[in-house]
Amino acid sequence: MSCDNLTLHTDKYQINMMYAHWFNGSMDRKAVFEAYFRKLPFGNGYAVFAGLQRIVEYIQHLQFDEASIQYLAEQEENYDPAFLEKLRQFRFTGSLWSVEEGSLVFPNEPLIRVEASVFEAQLLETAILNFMNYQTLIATKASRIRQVAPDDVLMEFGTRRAQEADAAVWGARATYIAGFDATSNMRAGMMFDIPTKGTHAHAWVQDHDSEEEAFRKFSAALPDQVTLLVDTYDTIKSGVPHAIETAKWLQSQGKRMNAIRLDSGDLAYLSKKARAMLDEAGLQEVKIVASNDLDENIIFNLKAQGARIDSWGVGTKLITAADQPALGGVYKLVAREREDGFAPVIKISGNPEKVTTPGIKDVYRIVNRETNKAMADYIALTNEDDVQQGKPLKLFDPVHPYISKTVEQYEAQPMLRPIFADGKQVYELPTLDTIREHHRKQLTLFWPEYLRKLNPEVYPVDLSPKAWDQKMELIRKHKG
Ligand SMILES: Nc1ncnc2c1ncn2[C@@H]1O[C@H](COP(=O)(O)OP(=O)(O)OP(=O)(O)O)[C@@H](O)[C@H]1O
Ligand SMILES: O=P(O)(O)OC[C@H]1O[C@H](OP(=O)(O)OP(=O)(O)O)[C@H](O)[C@@H]1O
Ligand SMILES: O=C(O)c1cccnc1
Repeated sequence: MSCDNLTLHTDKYQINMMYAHWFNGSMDRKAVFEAYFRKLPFGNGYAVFAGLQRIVEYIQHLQFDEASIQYLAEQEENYDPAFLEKLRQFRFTGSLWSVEEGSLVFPNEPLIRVEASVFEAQLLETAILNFMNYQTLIATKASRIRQVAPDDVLMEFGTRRAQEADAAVWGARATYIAGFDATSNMRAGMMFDIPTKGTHAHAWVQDHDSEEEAFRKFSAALPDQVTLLVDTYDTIKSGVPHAIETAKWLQSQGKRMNAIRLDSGDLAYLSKKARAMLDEAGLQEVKIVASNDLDENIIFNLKAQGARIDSWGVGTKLITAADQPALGGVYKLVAREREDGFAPVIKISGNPEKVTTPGIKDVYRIVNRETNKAMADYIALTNEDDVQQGKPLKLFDPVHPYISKTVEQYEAQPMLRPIFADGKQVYELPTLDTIREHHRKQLTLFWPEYLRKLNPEVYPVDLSPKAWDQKMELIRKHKG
């Protein structure tokens, strides 16, 4: 049975908690949750935030339809019919703040904040994390690839190896945000207005009596954009010479061959050899595309070897984030409503990294006014105004609080934007090209030391003294 409605795209324990809140009369109590991750993926120095568009569309369409209600009634006999009736009226009426897609983000800072009835806020956890974790992971991987090939054409080729259809299209979108130029997935192209590109498969060559015939017929059909795959039989002895013949034939028709594609063998050696053969034939304008299990490390190595590759088709290792297939983002309760307002709450853990930071918080990017470079991200309680008024800030490392400095000449850029206010969408989703441009600009805000692929400097994410004191106070309270 197909199920397009995403309202049940949640873990059963969320519905169980919603039921228990309804049962105990606490469902309308307000709660504040924050979503963040604790560790950067791939040893990278930053992550690229993505997933907001999907989250907004998901929230807009939240509604338990008849089929979902019926299913819940069958699944759990404890669920009272009056609870199911409540679900029938369910709409998101809360507020949500989020970092903008394409922004560079760092561990332990709130990326999304939800303030809603606990009944509503609890339902959202699973889907928000699902969308944010996957898309942020893939955008980050794509950004690493863009870094090693800043001036080349990058094509996303991953659909056949992606973890199913949603991952393919939303993953393709995430790669475009982080600087890829095109995707091979036509549905992603249509859904998100991403440029599409494609060459041809080995099957096209295998399905003809000869490679020459295959190249000629493909070029006749698509004369303005043809890229020929040259490694079906023998790249140097047969594929490249036949591509050169075809390019000359196209020239005689007043057309131009776009590129050849290498998909196996030593890509550095073959690209250099093919480049020399093409140049020798006067075909300097014909480009070289490479594919075959590429990632940022192989591309970096190929460039170091002097490979003459202009364009890269990257599939499996990108769309599955093969070297780290999950981002561990979490959604934690930070405040609960009491008679006299919100009270901060904490989760203690034996692992200091897992102790949550209590209280409702904002994040500011502290930018040095002289250099225009980001110095640190600063997490403050929403009711603090020092940072908004530009007062001197004490920046200190929450893990090593004795390391501190005071900054004065700064611009504080608020990172969390209001997206929903009391159930109403108040944020206009930017176009994908605007998001891509935002990502490009974000990269210029950081010193290269934080951006490098290998062993980057750790960018500081600091807590305000008030947020820190409140955390210590709650630790003392719970630990005696
Ligand atoms: N010069 C090179 N330096 C480093 N890695 C390379 C170089 N050339 C190719 N590679 C990478 O090495 C891997 C080689 O893959 P593999 O062992 O499957 O060989 P292949 O030539 O693709 O063989 P097949 O014909 O089975 O596809 C790929 O990930 C490819 O991108
Ligand atoms: O290598 P990726 O980064 O995943 O890029 C996509 C791959 O998909 C195609 O291969 P195909 O499915 O035809 O099989 P192959 O791996 O045997 O070439 C294409 O020729 C690329 O090699
Ligand atoms: O267009 C291509 O060459 C392509 C697309 C998807 C996967 N592999 C190759």
